[in-house]
Amino acid sequence: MARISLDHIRHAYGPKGQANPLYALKEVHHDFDDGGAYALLGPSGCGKTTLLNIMSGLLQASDGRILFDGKDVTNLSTEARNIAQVFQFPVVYDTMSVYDNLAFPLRNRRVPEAEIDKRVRDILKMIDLESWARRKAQGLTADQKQKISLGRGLVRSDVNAILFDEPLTVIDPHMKWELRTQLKQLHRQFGFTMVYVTHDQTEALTFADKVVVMYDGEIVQIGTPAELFDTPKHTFVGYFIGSPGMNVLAAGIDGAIAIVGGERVALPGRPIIPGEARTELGIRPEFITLGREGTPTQITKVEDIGRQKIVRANFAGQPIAVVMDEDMEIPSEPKLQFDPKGINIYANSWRVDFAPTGMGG
Ligand SMILES: Nc1ncnc2c1ncn2[C@@H]1O[C@H](COP(=O)(O)OP(=O)(O)OP(=O)(O)O)[C@@H](O)[C@H]1O
Repeated sequence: MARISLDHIRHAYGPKGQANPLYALKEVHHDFDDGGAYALLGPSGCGKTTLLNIMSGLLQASDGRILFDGKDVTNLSTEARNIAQVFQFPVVYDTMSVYDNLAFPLRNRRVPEAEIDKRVRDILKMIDLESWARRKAQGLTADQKQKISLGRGLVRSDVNAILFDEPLTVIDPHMKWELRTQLKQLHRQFGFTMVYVTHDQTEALTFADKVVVMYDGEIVQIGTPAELFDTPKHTFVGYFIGSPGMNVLAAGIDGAIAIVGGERVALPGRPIIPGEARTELGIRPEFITLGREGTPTQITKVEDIGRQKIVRANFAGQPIAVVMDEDMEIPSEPKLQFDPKGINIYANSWRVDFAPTGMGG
């Protein structure tokens, strides 16, 4: 396994040396730790596959270098980088048996047959295809074939990293959960460096120790699921993570007070705003109380989501979502209160810190 360093990587599709290139991947300068389990999360077209293919060597970045354990591999092929990659759709040899498909990467590297047998049997068990081992792959469903692709990605223990590009798209929902859990176990057991591309936040948050959130060709935050939830660095992260996402309200700042429409909201401190900036207040629906105290509101919609309900309302003229327990009553004259510890302030969409207490204000 290896630490993967991306050194000022950028990529624009199209001919090299074009004037004003359009970067599908803006500057990425980051290390992926040896043995880390990462998810690359973001909406369609934000550059996840581009970044993954640059790591594997399927794509040459327009600028920058890539290093494995400090060694420059920028000009090496995927094979020379010693990477296993699992794609969205199955890549299997139809005329080979399931067993031989799994053994293929090991036989290629002349691993002794006894060791191959042990590894292949372990993988067959994991992907639940033991009884299919001797059958040809061509008779299998797309779902089963994808499990073989996944198994082939996992069968070697000597790879520098395993890269997954939305590998569970064709797998049925129940099996998806099971395979994700097994991937996680495997990661704990063998400490592979794993990078997993997905646009599904549940998949990302359950698989990864660290989630890399991408937006419009950029990494906007790298953090644990808790960090992404508590302190989204960019309003996009707040909106993308969580269901419903964070409320983002246009707000003026006056010391330790935010002014939203005509309302004054107490902040946990004095935000440090860099010069002239467009400022916003972010608060997750879980940190808003709807009751008999606070600022009067009008409710526009109530959605039942099982044990909880999502209440759509407005705050000083801006739409807002509140999450309440199913059995909590909505008063006839509803009012909203914000919990200061759940408030983040954004300047030009990026989160700012609060000044340490004692600095005035
Ligand atoms: N071969 C290509 N030639 C030109 N533009 C491309 C090519 N591949 C991707 N792009 C563009 O680069 C941008 C990033 O695409 P990429 O596939 O990396 O995003 P993604 O986040 O993986 O999206 P998805 O989840 O839809 O696969 C998009 O605007 C896409 O249209």
